[in-house]
Order: sequence, then C-alpha cells, then structure tokens
Amino acid sequence: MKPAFQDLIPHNHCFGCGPQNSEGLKLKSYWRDDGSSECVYLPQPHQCAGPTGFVNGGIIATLIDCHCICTAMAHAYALAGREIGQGQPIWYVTGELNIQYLAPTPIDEAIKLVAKVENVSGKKMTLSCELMNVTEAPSTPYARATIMAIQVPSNWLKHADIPAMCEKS
Ligand SMILES: CCCCCCCCCCCCCCCC(=O)SCCNC(=O)CCNC(=O)[C@H](O)C(C)(C)COP(=O)(O)OP(=O)(O)OC[C@H]1O[C@@H](n2cnc3c(N)ncnc32)[C@H](O)[C@@H]1OP(=O)(O)O
Repeated sequence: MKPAFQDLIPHNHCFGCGPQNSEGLKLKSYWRDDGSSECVYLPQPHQCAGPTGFVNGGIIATLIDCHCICTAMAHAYALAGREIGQGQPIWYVTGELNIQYLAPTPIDEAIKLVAKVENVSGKKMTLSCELMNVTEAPSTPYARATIMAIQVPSNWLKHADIPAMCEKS
C-alpha cells in the first residue's frame, strides 16, 4: 500500500492531519483508482455531540477540511509532476468550507470521507467531499461539503513560527 498523503507532507503539526501533532486526529488520506481520494476514520467516544451517540459537528468539519486540503496538496504535486513532498514545498490552506450536515453521524463505527478535485484555477482549487458509512452503502451521506483550497507561499508560515508545543518527543 502506498504511504498516506500525510506521511509524505513534511513539517505538518495540523490538529487534524499532522503526524507531528501528538494530540491530533492523525488523518490518513489515499488516492482511489477513480481519481478521488478517501480517508477512513474511527471516531472516539469523547468526540461526541450533545447526544453521546453522534459525532460533534466541529470534528466532522475538521475531518472534511483536512482530508480535502491534503487532497489539494497531493493533486498539486501531481500536476507539477512530482511525488508528494519532493522539491519545493506546495502548501494550501482553507479559504472556504461549506458543509451540509444531512444526517447524524454515528460515533461507534468507522466513517469514510471521499473527496474529488472539481476545479483548479490559478491558486484556487475547489473540492467536493462526502462523509458516509465506511461500507459506502447507497444511502444519504451524513455530510456533504465543498471547499476552496488556496495555495499560499512559504512566507504564509511566518505566522506559525512558534514553538511546537503540540509535539511530544
Ligand atoms: C516549518 C514549516 C512548517 C509548515 C507546515 C505546513 C503544513 C502544511 C499542511 C497543512 C495542512 C492543513 C490542513 C488544514 C487546513 C487549515 O486548517 S488552514 C487554516 C485555516 N485557514 C486559514 O487560516 C487561512 C487564512 N486566510 C489567509 O491566510 C488568506 O486569506 C488566504 C486564504 C491565504 C488568501 O490570501 P490572499 O492574500 O487574499 O490571497 P490572494 O493571492 O490575494 O488570493 C488568491 C485567490 O484566492 C481568492 N481568495 C482569497 N481568499 C479567499 C477565500 N477566503 N475564499 C475564497 N476565495 C478566496 C482571491 O480572491 C484570489 O482569487 P483570484 O483573484 O486569483 O481569482
């Protein structure tokens, strides 16, 4: 199996998708044969909404956000003809995130996110994403989203130049 996008993107302390964040969700995203990308995640009991049986909406937003932004970066490396993480780093951030929460997401089973790159225009990349049951049973997804990823230069990171307190040795 190929490494996850996140295992190839360097220096990532992101709460959702950074391997370097010891308190984070540590999402793993992979290409599928049809050109979309997928991420399987097992929610944790403390990530519940008010009712204990459903996943918190902010956690859902983070899962969608991180899976899509990492997909955008993976796609940009592919467009540049490079392996993810090779050569000059390519960074994207979230410009817009629009989510429809269509049905409560059960907390006691694995869920799957499937993202597609819809459009690339200059620095902007639009992606769609669905969050669903891991079996991809033909039912309504739990959530559906569109996201605008925006490519940023490396000096965007100057704002992030603080000690990595989230990284445990
Ligand atoms: C040692 C180093 C370690 C490094 C380690 C890195 C790890 C790397 C992994 C990261 C993985 C993260 C995965 C989670 C992703 C987050 O959580 S990122 C955090 C949340 N997002 C943010 O904080 C973004 C905050 N916003 C900004 O910084 C700036 O507004 C932006 C988005 C960079 C845009 O800046 P800007 O100067 O407006 O950009 P600009 O070049 O003028 O605009 C480009 C285009 O985008 C459009 N645009 C700008 N903003 C928006 C917007 N919000 N909506 C729609 N369109 C927009 C502009 O209109 C323009 O369009 P065109 O004129 O080209 O058609």
